[in-house]
Amino acid sequence: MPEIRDVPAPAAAAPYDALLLLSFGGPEGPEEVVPFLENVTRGRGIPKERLVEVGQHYFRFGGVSPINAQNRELLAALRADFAAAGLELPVYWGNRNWAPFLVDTLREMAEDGHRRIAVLATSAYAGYSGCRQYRENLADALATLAAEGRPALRVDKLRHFYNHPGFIEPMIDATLTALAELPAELREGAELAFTTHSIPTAMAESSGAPDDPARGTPGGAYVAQHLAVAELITQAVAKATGVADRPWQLVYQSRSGAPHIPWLEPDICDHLTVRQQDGAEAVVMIPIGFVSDHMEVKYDLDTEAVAKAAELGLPVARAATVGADPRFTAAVRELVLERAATERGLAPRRCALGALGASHDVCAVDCCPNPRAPRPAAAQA
Ligand SMILES: CC1=C(CCC(=O)O)c2cc3nc(cc4[nH]c(cc5[nH]c(cc1n2)c(C)c5CCC(=O)O)c(CCC(=O)O)c4C)C(CCC(=O)O)=C3C
Ligand SMILES: [Fe+2]
Repeated sequence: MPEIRDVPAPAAAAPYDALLLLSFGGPEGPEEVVPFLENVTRGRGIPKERLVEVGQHYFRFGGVSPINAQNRELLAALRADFAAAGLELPVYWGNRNWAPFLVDTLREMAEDGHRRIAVLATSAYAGYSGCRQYRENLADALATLAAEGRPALRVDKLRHFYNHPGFIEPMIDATLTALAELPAELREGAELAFTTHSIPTAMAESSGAPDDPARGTPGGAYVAQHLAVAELITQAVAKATGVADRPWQLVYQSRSGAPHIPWLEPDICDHLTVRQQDGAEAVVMIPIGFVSDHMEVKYDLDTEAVAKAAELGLPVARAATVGADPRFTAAVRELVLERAATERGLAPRRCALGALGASHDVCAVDCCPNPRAPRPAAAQA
C-alpha cells in the first residue's frame, strides 16, 4: 500500500499549500469580555444571567482567556514540528469569536497566494459546536472574500482526531501524573471522572453523520466518541497502575442554555457530591473534551469543582490537557499528510485507536445539524 511519504518531503502536503488552525478565540483584556460574549452568543438565546455569570469568570482572570496564548503556543509548536520534519507548509491561525478573526486570516492567506487550505479545528469530537459551526464560519468567511472579488479558496477540514494516538497518549500520561499528585494511600482507590462540555441532549443525539455507527448509540456520536476516549484511557491506566476495576464515568461541565431544555448530565459538581456520599476516596478529573486549558478548565474545573471537592472533603486532582504536546503536533502533521495523500488518490494508513475507527474525512450534508436553522457550510459532501 502506498505510504503517506510517497513524494519528496517539500511536496508531501500537496495539494495543500497551507494549514489553518481554526479555533474559538477569547478576550485578552477586560474591555474585550462583553464584545467577545456578544460574538459568541449572537442569536442563540443564552439567558442574560448566564452571560453575566460567564463574564465574571473572565473578569476574575483580568478579562483574559487563556485560549489565545495556548493557540499561539500550538501555532509555534506546529511550525517547529513541520520545520523539523522538512515539511514546508505555512501555518496560519484564525478564530470564530475573537481576533485574529477567521475572515481576516483567510484574506491574508489569499493575499499570500494560498488557494487550497487544510483546516484543523481545535475541537476533537463530532457535534454542531465543534464541527458544523466551524464549517459554517468557513462558508461565511469565504462568502465575504468572494464578495470582495478575491480569488476562490478551497478549504478542507481535517477529520476528528479524538481517537488519534497523538491525542490519547498525552492524556494517558496526564492521568497518571494527576494520580501521582494524590497522597500515596489514595492512589489505588482514586476514581476517574472524564469531563467534557455539556451540550443540549438533542444536539448530542443528532451529532455525527447519519450513517456513522457511533451515531446509532444512545447520545449520538458526541457521547460515543467521548466514551471511547474514556475507555481507552481507563484501560491504559489500569495497565500502568495494576488496578483493574477502578471506577470511572463520563460527566459534563459548563452547561448554559435555558433550564427547561435538557442538556447532558451529570454535572461534575453533582458527580463529586454523589461519589463522596458513596464513599469515594479521591477523584481524578480528566478534561478530555478540551484540547487546552480553556476558561472552562480554569474556571469550571480548577475553581468551581475544586471548591466543591474541598467543601465535600474529597481529594481531587486534575489531569493536564494535551496543549502543544509534541505527540499532538506530530499527529496534526500526520493528519495533514494523510488527507493530502487521500486527495492525491492514495489510500494512506489512517491512525486511530479503539473500536470506532478513523472518522470520515468529508462531513455528510446532514452531519451534526444546526439546531436552529440550516445554513451554508463549507467542507462537506
Ligand atoms: C462542545 C463545545 C465546545 C468544545 C468544542 C470546541 O472547542 O469548539 C465548546 C468550546 C468552548 N466554548 C467556549 C466559550 C463559550 N461557550 C459558550 C456557549 C456554548 N458552548 C457550547 C458548546 C461547546 N463549547 C454550547 C452548546 C454553548 C451554548 C450556546 C451556543 O451554542 O453557542 C459561551 C457562552 C456562555 C455560556 O453559555 O457559557 C462561551 C463564553 C470556549 C472559549 C473558552 C475560553 O475563553 O478559554 C471554548 C473553547
Ligand atoms: Fe462553549
